[in-house]
Amino acid sequence: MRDTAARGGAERRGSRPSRPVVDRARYAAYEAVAAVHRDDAYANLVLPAILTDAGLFGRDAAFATELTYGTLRHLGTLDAILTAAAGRDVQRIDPPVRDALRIGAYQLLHTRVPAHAAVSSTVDLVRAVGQGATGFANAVLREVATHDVDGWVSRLAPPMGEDPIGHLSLAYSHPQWIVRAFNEALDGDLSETTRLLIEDNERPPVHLVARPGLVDPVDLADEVGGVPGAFSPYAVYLAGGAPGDLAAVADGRAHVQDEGSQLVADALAQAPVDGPDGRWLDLCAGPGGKSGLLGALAAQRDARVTAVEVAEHRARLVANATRGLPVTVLNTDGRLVGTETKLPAEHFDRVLVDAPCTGLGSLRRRPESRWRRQPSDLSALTRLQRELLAAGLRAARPGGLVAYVTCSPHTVETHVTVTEAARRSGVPVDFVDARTVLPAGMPGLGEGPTVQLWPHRHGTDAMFLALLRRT
Ligand SMILES: C[S@@+](CC[C@H](N)C(=O)[O-])C[C@H]1O[C@@H](n2cnc3c(N)ncnc32)[C@H](O)[C@@H]1O
Repeated sequence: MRDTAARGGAERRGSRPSRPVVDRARYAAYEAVAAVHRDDAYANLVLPAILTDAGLFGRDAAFATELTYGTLRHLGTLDAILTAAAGRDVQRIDPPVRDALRIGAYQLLHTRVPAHAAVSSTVDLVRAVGQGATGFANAVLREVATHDVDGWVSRLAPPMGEDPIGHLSLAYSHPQWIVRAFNEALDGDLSETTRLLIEDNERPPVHLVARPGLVDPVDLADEVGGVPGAFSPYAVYLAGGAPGDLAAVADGRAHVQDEGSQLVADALAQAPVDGPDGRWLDLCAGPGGKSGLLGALAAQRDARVTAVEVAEHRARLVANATRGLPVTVLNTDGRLVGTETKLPAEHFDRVLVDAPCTGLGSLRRRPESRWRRQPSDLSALTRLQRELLAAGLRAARPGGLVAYVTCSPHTVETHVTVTEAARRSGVPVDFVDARTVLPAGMPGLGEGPTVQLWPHRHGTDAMFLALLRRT
């Protein structure tokens, strides 16, 4: 790791003149973690600018990224350990010192950085940001270093036999309500829940979608040095590097898209319908990932996609993502089916309702989101989900198909929403067994008719899919 001075950030924040030399990668991680906590920033949005500002590339940028994402993912466990090591609630430590200690504790417990380097570099960081707390930081980190992470968990977590949710929450750094929701969606299987929590703390893979009709996935895999995906016929797994630098992504032949998202959009396109099949609707389209895949498939089948998005800036993203494809973007509220002239009822042959949700199925990608989401978010979200699904059911013609999709496995957002929306809408529907339109032989799809994908089973985000046919 380069040991160069990271004075710029400290200077901008007006700290004392005799600044210590702080490793730039660690300082960048500190700036990102602090921005997430101080400004409610998103790590994936602030970090790239911080890295560029600091002139960090290659291994240094990768190290700063690991420190940032790792610290945010493991925050719950790190805070419990820091509270014990400091002898006071971590929430009562000055925010800059607290964030520096979190990054130091992450290095001590989850990386190969030697303990003396983790401690001394964090003390330097605290000196730069925390004004006079160096003795305290040194003592706390030396205490943290007295055990490895398993040792701390066995000291601090409630026993698995007595309080499994509390144990898993502390051991794998997820809020208890999320552990409970995952465990319920996994039928109470605690060992599977554990595997899921472990997977959530890993760096997620980058999946590309090879746009049908534009590039063959095997050719794309060769071109980008990746491998074809295990399940989606369009997926390519990227080994590393920045996907934005790839020619295939720049020229629109390929896009970054989780394989689970590809599978659920493709399932809607592949499920058989009797009669006309030229009018497709995507009722919640922004930023346009699934509209893009549906648009490319529609182009091959003489169909046309209407892509609806309520937020203006996201509607623009959909237009960008579907340029050159038979997709019409409508910047309006999807619940207006039947009253908005361009959204007539009983009109569409295939309808996708990829509803706004808690996003608990993609915690790997958004390291801070598990700490931001609250159970109280569910009530407004599930109401919107029900209204959008009811609108999707109204939009489908008799015999037409509706796919309800969430990037959350929370059963309130999945099974409960589907059952309630179908019941309250008064639109007659039958379930189609979604397993029959996913790739043959795909394991771990459960008993149907709905399908729940999982990071630990399929390597995808935890996408839920219900397929309904209007009767
Ligand atoms: C889960 S995202 C959809 C992701 C998208 N299908 C993709 O694959 O890129 C849900 C989207 O629905 C939009 N949305 C929320 N309420 C809506 C409404 N009433 N009508 C239409 N779109 C809505 C949100 O702005 C958000 O862009």
